[in-house]
Amino acid sequence: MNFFKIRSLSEARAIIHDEVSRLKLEVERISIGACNGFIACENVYSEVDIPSFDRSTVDGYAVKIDDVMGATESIPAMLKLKGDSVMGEVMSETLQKGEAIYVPTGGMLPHGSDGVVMIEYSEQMSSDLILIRQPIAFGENIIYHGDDLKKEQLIIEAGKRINAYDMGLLAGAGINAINVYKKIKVAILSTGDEVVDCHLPIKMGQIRDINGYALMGLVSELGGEVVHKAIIRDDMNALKASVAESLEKADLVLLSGGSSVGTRDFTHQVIESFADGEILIHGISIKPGKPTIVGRAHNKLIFGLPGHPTASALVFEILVRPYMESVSNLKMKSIKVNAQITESIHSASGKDTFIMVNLAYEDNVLRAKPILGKSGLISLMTKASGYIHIESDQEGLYKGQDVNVYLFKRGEL
Ligand SMILES: Nc1nc2c(c(=O)[nH]1)N[C@H]1C(S)=C(S)[C@@H](COP(=O)(O)OP(=O)(O)OC[C@H]3O[C@@H](n4cnc5c(N)ncnc54)[C@H](O)[C@@H]3O)O[C@H]1N2
Ligand code: MOO
Repeated sequence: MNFFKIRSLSEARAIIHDEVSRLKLEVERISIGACNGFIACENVYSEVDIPSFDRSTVDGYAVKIDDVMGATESIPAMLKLKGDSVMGEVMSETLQKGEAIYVPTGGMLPHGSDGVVMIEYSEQMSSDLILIRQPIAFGENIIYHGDDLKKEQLIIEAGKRINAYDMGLLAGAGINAINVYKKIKVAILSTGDEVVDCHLPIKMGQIRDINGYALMGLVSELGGEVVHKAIIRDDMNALKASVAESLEKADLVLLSGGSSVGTRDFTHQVIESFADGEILIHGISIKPGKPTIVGRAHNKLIFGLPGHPTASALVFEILVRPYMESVSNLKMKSIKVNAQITESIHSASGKDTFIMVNLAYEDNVLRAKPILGKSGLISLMTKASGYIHIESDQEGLYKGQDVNVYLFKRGEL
């Protein structure tokens, strides 16, 4: 078998980016109760002001602020009580000078009022007389129409991953369905004679399928749908059959293990065995993750991720994630924070090196503590807040140096 034609990280990223346009996600209309986690494929604007009327935020009396200016406990303002605003109903009265109208929390304000005094600062003297014992400022305790959302304002931008609050705002605007991209369908194949699913008994020398489940989590975090998951033994025919099945069911195939050049590493051969199979990348000058394979068959990308769990997860972060984000036009940003590295780190020049770090404040300074260990350990990932990227032309980092930490937590535009 050929050894790797090693690519630089930037070459690899460019090759993968060129593949993005091959995958066109279909669009579907989905009710807002079911849209959490989907990615909006078009801008959604409000057709109304929310709220559509001026409303009180407290139980109290709608007044003209000039009428209660200077009111105190001992010298209250005396106002004529003109009536009540009723929840859910139109209030058509106009408040005149020297008048007050009772408004419950959320009730519609009368025209002409410019503040609401809370009920506890009032005393009703008779059916039409009220004392107010506190002054208020202009607009106090009022939500004006359009404060939450104005007519024609953007509610959801195309490429936004819809979250719970978006669902609430859409509902508030009376929008009950929106157009989203269908989820990217992903197949996850864990290869290796030694790999056993987590519910089965395990023998000495075997290991559990860590990568399959970690990748499932990463895919669903990104709004993808795992349509097929399997563990495949190191056998060329079994792997070919499983990849063929995956290409039928999914838009994207993720394999873990078998990416290196050992006698039982078949990923490369399997991709090439399809009539239209093509290896785009085999080997990237990154650490961890050097033996990564990227290929294509049936017009779909196949990522052969390294078997070592941290290498597989990291390669997902730096290559698969950007691919999935671009395909669905997802406007997500990797959040990076600046921190001081707590120890010197050597890195091999000529390779882009990724180090997991844990963030903590020490003496009010954010410090990044490297989590050192072999890439075969998944616990490196669970302990880490994020990673630092030492570029290929850097020799390493010295203790106390400022570094960018890319957080595993994502933000959205
Ligand atoms: N001669 C060379 N050997 C290796 C090189 C190299 O450049 N030359 N690269 C090393 C690096 S770096 C990595 S990473 C691994 C990648 O190996 P493979 O992708 O071929 O993966 P396997 O050999 O199948 O497995 C490696 C390791 O990971 C464990 N593994 C595999 N799948 C899973 C899973 N689903 N869950 C948990 N752990 C898994 C497997 O048992 C092995 O221990 O190659 C090096 N070798
Ligand atoms: O990808 Mo390998 O884990 O660099 O060790």
